[in-house]
Amino acid sequence: MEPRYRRILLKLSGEALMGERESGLDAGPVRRLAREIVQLRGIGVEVGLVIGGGNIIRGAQLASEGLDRVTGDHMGMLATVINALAMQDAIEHLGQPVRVMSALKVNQVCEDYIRRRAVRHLEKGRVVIFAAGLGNPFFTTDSAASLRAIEIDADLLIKATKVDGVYSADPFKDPAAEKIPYLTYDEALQRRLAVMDTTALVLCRDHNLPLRVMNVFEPGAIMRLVQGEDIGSLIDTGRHDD
Ligand SMILES: Nc1ncnc2c1ncn2[C@@H]1O[C@H](COP(=O)(O)OP(=O)(O)O)[C@@H](O)[C@H]1O
Ligand SMILES: O=c1ccn([C@@H]2O[C@H](COP(=O)(O)OP(=O)(O)O)[C@@H](O)[C@H]2O)c(=O)[nH]1
Repeated sequence: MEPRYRRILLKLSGEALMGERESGLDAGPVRRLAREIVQLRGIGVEVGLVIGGGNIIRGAQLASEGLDRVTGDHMGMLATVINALAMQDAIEHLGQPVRVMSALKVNQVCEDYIRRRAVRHLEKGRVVIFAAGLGNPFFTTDSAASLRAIEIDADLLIKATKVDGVYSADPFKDPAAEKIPYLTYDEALQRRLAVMDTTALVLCRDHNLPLRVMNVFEPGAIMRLVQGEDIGSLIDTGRHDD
């Protein structure tokens, strides 16, 4: 089946890589997600990836325990590099060319992020994993995913996370929360629906980039979404005339 999108940016929650563990990496889910990404290449979709670091370190959490916030964020960004290297290895094992590009300079372990090189990799059919977030503290990998998606001119940003869409309230805290299949960025911002941070939502809105929020734990769902199935929740600007 033909893909609906030419180029996507897929943001995977770090916690998707930890399986049944309490933290860290588990080979099982890393391999499963790698297979799904390679299948996307198989139908011709160009894939940029951002992987969070929440399975290893979150800077804000370390800060709440007394560590300097900036140091904590540096550690969190390095955690995303670790996840990126694990995913690179799993994708490569399946025979799919892949590159990790980091916003922090760790160029003995992966390439530095250079936008034009990233686009070239994608054009050549390589999967590109954008590591180390934006390279700055006080940001999240969601913001990095939005910015990279805009930079590489992706058709769609997919946030694959622990919930299967945007809800009227955090479904982990409010069991009465209801799923919202479609909403605009302005609605998400006004209602403070915290499924994605404000910086990321504003970037997507201002650059007219549609976003899908979906469950990362549902096997095969990313492929079905890319083939046009109405999965998760869709957020866009509401401007459908251009
Ligand atoms: N309105 C909402 N709808 C859906 N999820 C929400 C909402 N508000 C808060 N959340 C929370 O946002 C989480 C996803 O964001 P985040 O914790 O940053 O995940 P990730 O690790 O994928 O970046 C969900 O697991 C959910 O608990
Ligand atoms: O541009 C960025 C991206 C990430 N981080 C740090 O890296 C951690 C891991 O990223 P995130 O929490 O977004 O991971 P996810 O929740 O998606 O697994 C964050 O908590 C921050 O400490 C950062 O400082 N700047």
